[in-house]
Amino acid sequence: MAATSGRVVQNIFITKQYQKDGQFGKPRGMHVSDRRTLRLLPFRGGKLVWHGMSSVQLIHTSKYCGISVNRGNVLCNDSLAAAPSAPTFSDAEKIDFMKLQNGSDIRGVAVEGIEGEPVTLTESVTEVIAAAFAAWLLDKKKSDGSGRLKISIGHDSRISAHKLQDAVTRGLANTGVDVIQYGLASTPAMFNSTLTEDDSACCPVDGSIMITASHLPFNRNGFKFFTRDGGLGKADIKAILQRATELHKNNSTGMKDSRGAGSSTIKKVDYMSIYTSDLVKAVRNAAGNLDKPLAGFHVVVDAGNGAGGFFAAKVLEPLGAITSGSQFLEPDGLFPNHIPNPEDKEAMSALTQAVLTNKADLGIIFDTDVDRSAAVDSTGKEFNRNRLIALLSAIVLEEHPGTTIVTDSVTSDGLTAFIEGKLGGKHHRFKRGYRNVIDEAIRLNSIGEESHLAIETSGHGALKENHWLDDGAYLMVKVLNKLASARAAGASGGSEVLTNLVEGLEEPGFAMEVRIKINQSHPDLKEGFFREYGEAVLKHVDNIVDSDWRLHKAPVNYEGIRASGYGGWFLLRLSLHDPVLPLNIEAPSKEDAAKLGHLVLTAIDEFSALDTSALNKFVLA
Ligand SMILES: O=P(O)(O)OC[C@H]1O[C@H](O)[C@H](O)[C@@H](O)[C@@H]1O
Repeated sequence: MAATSGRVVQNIFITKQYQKDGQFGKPRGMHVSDRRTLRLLPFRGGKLVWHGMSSVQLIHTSKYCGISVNRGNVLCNDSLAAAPSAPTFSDAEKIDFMKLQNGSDIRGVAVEGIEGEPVTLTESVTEVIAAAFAAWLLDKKKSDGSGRLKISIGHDSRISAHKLQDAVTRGLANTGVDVIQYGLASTPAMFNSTLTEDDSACCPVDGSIMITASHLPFNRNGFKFFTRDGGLGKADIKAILQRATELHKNNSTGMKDSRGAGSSTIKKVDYMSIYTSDLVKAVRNAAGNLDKPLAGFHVVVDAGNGAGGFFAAKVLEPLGAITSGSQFLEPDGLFPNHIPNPEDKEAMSALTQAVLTNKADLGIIFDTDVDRSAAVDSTGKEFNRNRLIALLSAIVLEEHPGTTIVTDSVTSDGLTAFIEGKLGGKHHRFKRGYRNVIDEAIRLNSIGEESHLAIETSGHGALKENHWLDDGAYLMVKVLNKLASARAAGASGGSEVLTNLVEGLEEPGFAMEVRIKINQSHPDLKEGFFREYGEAVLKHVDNIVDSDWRLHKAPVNYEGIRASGYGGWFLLRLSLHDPVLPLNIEAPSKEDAAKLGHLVLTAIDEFSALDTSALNKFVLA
């Protein structure tokens, strides 16, 4: 295909609402009817024009396409080898690269138009970061002596995806590595490309970059990086951003050694077909190699217009499932229907509705880049949060009796009782954060404690058998395996087999989360350091809990303050990323939850930089 990346009209109409009020937390100063907003976005002929091919087009791009690199454009042509252009990073804005770190990801604003949210992830900044990753990888791989480095790039459905893909390509090509573009892809597929053995798809690649900002608002974007050892962690991201800072300062592309010398080749590969055929194989194997083990099952998928729409046509249908009634499968980076996020109530109720309306056996939902998922059974009951963990624990503990299930910190006491009492496993409640739970499970195995599942209430779940990769699609494959193998063994009754697996899980009468904001411009915060302030709040609450006879501190706790009382519990902790103290409460009733909320409210009363209005409202309601 000889097309220029750019100048393609995306299939998004001007009349679509950018985001419904309240979604993503209503952005300040932006609405579809806002003239300034409309001027800032590239509309033409009633449609939104964006630089780059549409995601759908990328999927259908021919398997291989040689591209040569020109600064500012990635051009398809028939030649696979191409000389990168002279690097000029001089237009990179004055930017603090380090501020783009968000835990083990890089995140920033990629689209202008939201008041107070200037673009931080520009094309030039992106080029420098990509070059820094290539240089970091070249350094890391120097010693293994293998051939030229290959790096794959994928993206989710965001409207800035193609612009950033082109910038990443230029940044990588300038360092002399070979670039393979996968187009619309899932985060876990990108990791998989470092493991797949398939020459025709240029795999395994040495490194991989996913362009995504998960479920964040449409104007954000970011990067996740992988090598065959897994996703890069905090320390690696910091090192890459430090390198980017240096490169930017020296106005350089990064290093070229013998592994990165010469001109780059840039290819497009339909890798998602390879990745999805592996998922299909996994379900067939679990059902004794039946070709259509899901024949007759009706499963609806809700991809929320993220990257997960492939699951219906490329996984479920080849397995024989009926997928009619599936919704929001088309990529649309304005997310016009609901946020692609299993933690979002509106998203879950859209899926539930689809299951009930279509009388489906099961509903499946993914987040934007498909590293998270959740499900709904045929009665409309959600497999989400604690129930999702309970379901996966039941499946994994059947395969590995007694194994340790590592979860995040906001899991319920009922879940512990279920895993330990009913399933005979061990529940290790650790910290919030998918990297934290995965790393903890890996650590436990390394010290001799067997663990096969690390999973968060957010819908991130990773299995030892799947290289500890948090893959929302693979998590659902485990669920489908159970359906398919039960069917193969003669069971009938749709998703009942799954519902039965979580029978006995005690669920709280009332559960809530309030996010208490820390005002960063409050004079009590030393130079705006919200962490120090938040930790002081936690220390104070800790002391209060110790002296209050109505509360009992959790004997083992890795994060924040967790205490039980009034038949329930609360956890107050610092957010991983934001100037926020999330407070989770579960109790037999709303009244009991309000009593716990009141104790917390009283305990934090003297901290005037805290915005306690939401908690106050709940307690007084
Ligand atoms: O600490 P919080 O603000 O609640 O955020 C915690 C969450 O942050 C991100 O979304 C991570 O992907 C999750 O793994 C993590 O659980």
